This record gives sequence, C-alpha cells and structure tokens, in this order.
Amino acid sequence: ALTKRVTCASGHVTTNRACCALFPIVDMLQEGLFDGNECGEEAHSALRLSFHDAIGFSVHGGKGGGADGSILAFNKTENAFHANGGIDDITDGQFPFFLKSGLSAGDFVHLAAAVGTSNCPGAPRLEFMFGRPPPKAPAPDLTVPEPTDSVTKILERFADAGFSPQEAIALLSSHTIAAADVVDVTIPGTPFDSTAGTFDTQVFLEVLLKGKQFPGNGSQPGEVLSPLAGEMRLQSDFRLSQDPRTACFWQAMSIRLRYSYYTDNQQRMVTEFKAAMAKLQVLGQNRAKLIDCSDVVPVPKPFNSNIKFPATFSRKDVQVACPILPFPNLATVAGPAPTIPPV
Ligand code: HEM
Ligand SMILES: [Ca+2]
Repeated sequence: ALTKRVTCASGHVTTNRACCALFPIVDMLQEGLFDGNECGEEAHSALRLSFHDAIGFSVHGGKGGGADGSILAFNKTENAFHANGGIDDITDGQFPFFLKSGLSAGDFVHLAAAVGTSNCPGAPRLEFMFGRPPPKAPAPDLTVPEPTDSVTKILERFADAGFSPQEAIALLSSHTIAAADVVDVTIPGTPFDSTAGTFDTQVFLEVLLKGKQFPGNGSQPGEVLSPLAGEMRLQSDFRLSQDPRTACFWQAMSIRLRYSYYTDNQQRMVTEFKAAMAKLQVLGQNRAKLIDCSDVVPVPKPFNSNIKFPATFSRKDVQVACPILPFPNLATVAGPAPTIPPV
C-alpha cells in the first residue's frame, strides 16, 4: 500500500496532517526538558513516568484509565503513592511544558517518553499514537509494582494489566537507562547498569553477576547486593532473572542466540521492548480512534557493539538460572573493577 505523505508548513514530512502540530512540541521538549537531546535523568524519568501512568489499569476494569496522563494531571494524588517515590521531580519538570503544549495529559506523557527514549543510543523508535482524551480521575493506589514485591505478585499485576511474563521482561529493558534516587536516598542517581546513557543489553548481563556490595548506606528495602561499586541492583530485577517463570526470557536478552530468529540479543531486546511499549502506551485507550504520529519521534542513534563483562568479571561470575540456553563467553573489559559514577 502507498503511504500517504504530507509536508507540514514547518517543512517536516508526516503521514497525517494532524501530526504537524507535534513537531514544534518535540523541539520544545528536546531543548527545554531534555537539555538538548540528552539521554539524561529527564529522559529516563519520562520513560518511568509513562509506565507508572499506564500501569494503573486492569483488563478486568475497576482500576484507572491506563495511559491517560492521570499521573501528570492528578499528580498531587498519585505522587503520594509509595511506589511513585521520586516521580514528583519529573511531573514538576514536565508541567510547564505540558501547559504550553496544549496536548492532553495522556498525549503529553506518552510523547515525552517516546522522545526522551529516542535520545538514548540503541533504543527503538517508539510508536506515538495521538488523540487521547483528558483523564477522568487519578489511578487508585497499589497498581505500580514495588521492588520489594515477590515475583508472583509482580507477574499477577502485569497479567491484570494485560501483559505476559515475557512482555514484563521486555518492558524491564527500560532499566538499561535507569537510576534510583529514593531506594537509597544517600546516593541519588545510582544506576542499574554500567551504561545508563545507552539502551544496550548490559543490564540483563549485570543483573546476573554475583553480588559483592551495597552502593550506599547498607542494605535498603528493595535492594540486593550489586556486582559493581556505585551500581544498584533491585531485588525485583534479580528475582525475575532467577525465577523459573522468567529466567529464560531474562537470559535470552543478555546473550547472543546463535540459532534464533534474531541476529543478536540487542535486536531481540529492542523489538520486544518496542512491541510491549506500543501496547503499554495505549492501555485503556481505543487505539482505532488515535492517529499514528510515530514519525514525529526522532530516530535514535544505533548501538552495534558487542556487550562485555565489566572488568574482572567473567563467565564464572554469572548466576545462570536458565538451564536450556547456552551462555557463551563474552569478552571482559580490561583493567581494574570499575566504580560506576552516579548519573
Ligand atoms: C517489576 C516492575 C518494576 C519495578 C519493581 C521497578 C522499580 C523501579 C525502582 C525502584 C526505580 C528507582 C526509583 C528511584 O529510586 O528513583 C526504577 C527506576 C526506573 N524504572 Fe522501573 N520498575 C519496574 C518496571 C519498569 C518498567 C516496566 C519501566 C518502563 C517501561 C520502568 C522504567 C524505569 C526507569 C526508566 C527508571 C529510571 C528513572 C530515572 O533514572 O530517573 N520500570 N524502577
Ligand atoms: Ca545500559
């Protein structure tokens, strides 16, 4: 089929004239919110915000409106939920741009997430569907998973929102561009992998490595020993990497599968993440009523390198929990064990 092409007054090309209004908003976000196309804290937080907004939904009804921007519009209510600790930074940061944009809160939150993520090399170009109505009410408390939750509780919550265990792991690819401010308040900006500025598969490898220390003020709820100084490992990520229901999905993201359909693990991760995010970002919405404006989302820079064990680590440090997949020897970065700086 021929794709329709429209040239906007700004010179941008898109498939639907309605999308023209979004290009100036994308530019405003890039300059004002993301400090000039950066894969920094605001970009990371915009992605986290889209999850915390959308997951307030149940396929059985009785919860929130899903990907409707309620977390931004009703931030006074939702910020008070324990699982939303630290979210006020990004709702405060986004609010003035939201007001200037003229978009609905749902469109704004999910556009910001797609644009912020595009600043991270290796990320997929996420979809953006345009036209969410304003949110009706805040989501209820206790819809957002906590790092202290059991694997059963986490998988039940994802299933209630319409996601399989494999999709839950795909969504957790997001923790490759992530850091914690409130798990241990003495060390804000402590990343979950050694490359928080790159959307690579490093987090899936590092979560499997033997733990050695806590990065800050001892052991905090939701945290387990991490392999690298300056890095935080969430208890939930670690348990999901080890549980028989999810270990093979986790491990498949971290290694090259020689006989798989995918040419490599990076491609597998971004393909699965993109598909799961496309679903997440329209939860509770009637997709058929939205306009596909994905072509307003910037194209991310590629990441093509092979991931490596951090210096001093090797195959013997991997806590393999999926017996049916091979775990090949990756190269090890040269030099002494690193200390990961805060982001
Ligand atoms: C089992 C489910 C999940 C749990 C328990 C969880 C937990 C957490 C925690 C505790 C933090 C650190 C918050 C802080 O201390 O500042 C965090 C950060 C983050 N999470 Fe998750 N998360 C989950 C799933 C997801 C999903 C599905 C996404 C996106 C699709 C996501 C995206 C992020 C991002 C991007 C950050 C970093 C935010 C920043 O650096 O400012 N998380 N997560
Ligand atoms: Ca990374």
